[in-house]
Amino acid sequence: MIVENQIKDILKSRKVHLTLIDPDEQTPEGAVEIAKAAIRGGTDGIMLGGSTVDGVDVDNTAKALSENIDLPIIIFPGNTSNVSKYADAIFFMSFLNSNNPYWIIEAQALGAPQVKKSGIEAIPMGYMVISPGGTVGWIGDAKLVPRNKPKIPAAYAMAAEALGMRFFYLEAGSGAEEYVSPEMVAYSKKATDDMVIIVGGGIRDGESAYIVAKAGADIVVTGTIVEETLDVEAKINEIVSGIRKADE
Ligand SMILES: CC(C)=CCC/C(C)=C/CC/C(C)=C/CC/C(C)=C/COP(=O)(O)OP(=O)(O)O
Ligand SMILES: O=P(O)(O)OC[C@@H](O)CO
Ligand SMILES: [Mg+2]
Repeated sequence: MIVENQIKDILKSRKVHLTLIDPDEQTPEGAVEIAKAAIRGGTDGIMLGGSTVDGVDVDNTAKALSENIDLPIIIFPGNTSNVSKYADAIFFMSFLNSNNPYWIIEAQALGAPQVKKSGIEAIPMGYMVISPGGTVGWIGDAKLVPRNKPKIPAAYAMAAEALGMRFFYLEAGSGAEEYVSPEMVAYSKKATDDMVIIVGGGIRDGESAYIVAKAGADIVVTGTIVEETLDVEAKINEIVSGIRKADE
């Protein structure tokens, strides 16, 4: 089954957790160990990417993961080089609030032939970076959305849906001090009909995962916390439990 349908199938009964692995931060073998622990902790899939990552690292890590785990591997591209045939899918994303057309449509045009050639599934996604925005806000030349202005990303979410995008990512930036506010998540969710709302950046514990999931996130992403914790399984389990609580 294609990854998008797999995710949407799960969403019929509960919300989804994805673990972001940054190929910059460990060896492919290390990534496999983290992914296995995250799977034991209850994650539903692995996102692979970083805002400054080398394509060779993505490819090697995707290969190692594909040989060792069964869950979907989805590329979260930092640039056109981050395409790998070893992944199952790629979030084919447009950085909607970038000031630079490169991140809105040029990188996608430059990357599209490779995606086609690799045969991996492209999942159309609008990507919206909210203050503080972190490294990705800086690299992507973002016109950062103020944290307390939920109507702005909601309008972008509506536009993205009208353009045919099926996923919409609210990003506070990897390792952000503050995650996206629940009001902002709720506005974007309510403004759209069938959009899968993804929320990430700065989510570190079960409570914050619960708050964004309860507010309307369909998918909660955590990345940095995995790099910082010794017991990945227990940490992911805590976050997944928070998400499950929002399902009740
Ligand atoms: C669809 C294709 C082929 C390319 C799209 C490329 C686009 C639009 C990228 C958006 C801008 C960008 C740099 C996104 C990076 C997203 C990402 C992988 C963030 C997570 O990165 P981390 O590695 O966790 O953060 P640090 O780099 O701060 O560690
Ligand atoms: O690393 P964290 O803060 O979990 O953020 C995850 C993701 O939204 C970053 O692109
Ligand atoms: Mg990182």
